[in-house]
Parts: sequence; structure tokens; C-alpha cells
Amino acid sequence: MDKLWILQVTAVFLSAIILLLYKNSYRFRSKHRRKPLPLGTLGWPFLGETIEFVSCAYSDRPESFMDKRRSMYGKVFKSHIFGNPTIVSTDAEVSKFVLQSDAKAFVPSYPKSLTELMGKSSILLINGSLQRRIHGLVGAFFKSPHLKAQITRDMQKYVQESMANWSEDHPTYIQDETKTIAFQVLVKALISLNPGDEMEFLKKQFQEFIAGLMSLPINIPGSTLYRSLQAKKKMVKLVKKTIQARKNTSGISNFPKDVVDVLLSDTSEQLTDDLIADNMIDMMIPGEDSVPVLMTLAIKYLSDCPAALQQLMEENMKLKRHKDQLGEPLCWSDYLSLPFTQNVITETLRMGNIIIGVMRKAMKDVEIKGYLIPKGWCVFAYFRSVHLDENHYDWPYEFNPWRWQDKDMSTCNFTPFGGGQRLCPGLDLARLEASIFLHHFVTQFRWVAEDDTIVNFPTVRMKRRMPIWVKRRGDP
Ligand code: HEM
Repeated sequence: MDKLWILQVTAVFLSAIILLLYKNSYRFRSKHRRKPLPLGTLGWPFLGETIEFVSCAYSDRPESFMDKRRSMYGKVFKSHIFGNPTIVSTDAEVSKFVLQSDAKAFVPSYPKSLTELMGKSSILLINGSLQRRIHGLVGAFFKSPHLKAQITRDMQKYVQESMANWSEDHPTYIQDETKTIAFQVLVKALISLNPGDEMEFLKKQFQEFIAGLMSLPINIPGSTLYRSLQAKKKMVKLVKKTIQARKNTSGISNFPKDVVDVLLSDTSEQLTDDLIADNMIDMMIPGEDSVPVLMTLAIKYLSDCPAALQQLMEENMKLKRHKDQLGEPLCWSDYLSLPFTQNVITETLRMGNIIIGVMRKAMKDVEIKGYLIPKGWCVFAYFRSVHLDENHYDWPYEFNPWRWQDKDMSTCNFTPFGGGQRLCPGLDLARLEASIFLHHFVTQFRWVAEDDTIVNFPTVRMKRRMPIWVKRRGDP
């Protein structure tokens, strides 16, 4: 009996210990249990789902790749594109979290040819305090009223010069015209170079340079990447000549006249001549690409929407007449004060998705909204799906500038310029340039657009460079 009693007590005691251990281990496991990977498939070995992604990207509905997976797996799913296992986010909140994270969690991730061409010290690739320093310096300069006044003067001059040459007898290619204008404006703001032989040389080299940005990562003589790197070397030489001349002569004044001045005035000694030269060239990319595409797409959408064009023209004519009566030229704040013009630009940014999204790489396991993003995986924050989501925008494929009349732009559902740590520092500039171009265009011309289509890959552009037939208006 005694023995039985001892056995019973021991059994109860042991069970209590086992229960306690189990409970503790359960608590430990649930605290440290990894959240699941998002649903989805990694596709074929090595190729993953890249072929399907690219074939959708070339179509007029690049987001169909995402739409199909969204309906099967939800707004965040896993895939394998461009050689990397990737978590694709079409969820505005998840993308916001990724953009706002610092370099301990996510760093930029670009294809190899792109990183080789941009160079290690490009603002698009560096992280931490150096990125924040350059971002801060450049962003503050681009926001300054002083620069905006200069950009307005330059832009007005280049726009007038360009438009004076437009003929009524043959088509004008809007994409080409806007590229020339926006490149000149940005190069002036970056290194104070005026139109002329050196500008022509730079533009020629630059076109060779960007051809390599989306090329195969093969750097042998004759390859696109090789030619592109050679062109970059020539541009670096030209920019370094400017830097040296600036150092030799003026000293840096209190009012920087361009971005070179701004970066040279930094006293941290981290900003070497190589770093400044590399970044000047990378910052020319929006002048040849994003800004002219914004202007061209606005013309495309307006050509297809006569009611919006009429209202835009009336708003701009009113301002022009008012300024003519006062005998004053337009200043930058005049251009930005036109509400409907701004709505046209905002709607163009939403529909055009000039930058479809941004890529990051996870530096550690990160959990967001119940999803796991494993260390080493890429994240593709895909803005296009959010901008075209009918839950955020009624009739999302319709160009409707009026939708912005009482809609808030500063939400995570509208991120054409990215967000967080790397929010585009050139966003004010891009809007200002587009406003000036639209003003002069709609107040001086009527036009008929030839048929053309938007190509979305590898960058957004018009297939036929947006040919239009113009007719000059009489006096307003
Ligand atoms: C329509 C025109 C433009 C669009 C749609 C656009 C879009 C963007 C986006 C989405 C990013 C974020 C990239 C990321 O998070 O990895 C970005 C970054 C950047 N943009 Fe723009 N951009 C435009 C015009 C400009 C202009 C005119 C400049 C002037 C030089 C500029 C300079 C930059 C720079 C320097 C960064 C990198 C910021 C950093 O990483 O700290 N952009 N842009």
C-alpha cells in the first residue's frame, strides 16, 4: 500500500514537472515561432517566374502578373524574379513599412548591370548616414525658392526656344522635345552647364550610358554594358573638370548655384570628387527619363480627354491674361498655384506609374502584418497595383483629374515618388517643370495627336515618341 502511495505521488509529481516544462517550452516556441512565408510559388528552377513577369510587363497591363497572384494568394505573395526569391507587396501598408525601415532591415537592391554603372557611391545604393547626408543636402537645395526661381527662368527660356521651332507642316515628337528641355534644365541645376557643344557632348554620352542600365551584365569590349561604362568615364571626366574649376576659382559662396556647390560646401570630408561626379551623373537620369515621361504622358492623357484639356487651357489662359495685364512674368509660385493643373499632374503620376515600384533586400528576418520576409530575400514594393486598385480609386483606369479635388494626396495609397528615408528629393522640381511645360503648351497651341501607345517596360515611354500636329493659337 505504502509503495503504491509513493508511486502515485511520484507519478503526480513527474506529471506536474512535465506539464510545467511543456508549458514553458510552448510559451518559448510561440514567442519565437516564425511567422509563415506569404503564399505563392517560386516557379521554375533558376528562372523562377521572370518570364511571365516580363511578358506581362511588356503588355499594356503589366499589373496582370500581380492581379492573378493577388486573387490567389492575397496582396502580399512570394515569387522568384530576376534571379532572386522575392516577396511582392501590393499592400500599401506593407510597402510603407518597408520604405520607412532603415538600412538595418532593408537596403536597396538593383540588377547587377545597374549597380556597376551607377557606381558604389551612388545615392541610390549607399546607406546609413552618408545617404541621409546627401539626401538632406540635395533635398534642401531642390526645395529652395532660389533654385525654383532659377529653374523657372531656365525652363521658360528652353521651352520658348523649343516651341518657337515647332512647325505646323510636320509632326512634333513630344517625347523628344521634352527630353531635350528637361535634360538641359537638370544639367544646369546640377553643374551649371549651359546649352552648347559641351551639353551636346554630354547628352550623347548620356544616351549611351542609359542604354546600358537595363543591359545584360556582360562587360566585354563591344557589349552594351562596356560601351555604357566608357560613356560614363567620359562624363565623369567632364564633371570632374567642373568640380576642379569650382575649387580653384570662386570658393563656395553662401548661395550655392548648383548641386556641385552644395556638395562641395559639405565639411565632413566624406564627399570625395569621385562620389560627387558619380552622383551628378546618376541624378541626370530623371532629366532624360522620368520628368520628360511625366510631361509626355500628361499630353497623351489630355489628348484623350477633351473636357480635362478644356479646363486646363482655361485655367492657364486666365493666369496668362492676368499676368499680361500686370506686365509681370510668371514666377514659380504662379505655376504651382493652379489647382486644376496640379490635379492633372497628380492624376498623370497615378495612372502613368513612371516608377512602378522599388526593390529592397532584407538584411534580417522581418515580420510585417503577420508575414515573414526572410533575411536575404528581395522585397518588391509594387506601387502600380495600389495606384490602380478600385478600392482606392473609382474607375481606376479612367483619367480623371477631378477625383483629386477633394482627395488627400499624402496617403500611402499614392506613392509615385516613393516614401520614407528615400522619398524622391526632386519631386517639387518635377511638378514645377511639368507645370511650366503644360502652361506654355496649352496657351500657345491646339493640337491633334497621332495614334500612339504607352510602353511600360523596361521603362515607361511612348512607342512612337508621341507625334502630334500643332496649330498656333492667336492672342489670348
Ligand atoms: C516624375 C519624376 C520623378 C519620379 C516619378 C521620381 C520617382 C522617384 C522614386 C520612386 C524614388 C524612390 C527610389 C527608392 O526608394 O529607391 C526616387 C528617388 C530619387 N529621386 Fe526621383 N523621381 C522623379 C524626379 C526626380 C528629379 C527631377 C530628381 C532630381 C535630380 C530626382 C532625384 C532623385 C534622387 C536623388 C533619388 C534618390 C533618393 C535617395 O535614395 O535618397 N528625382 N525618385
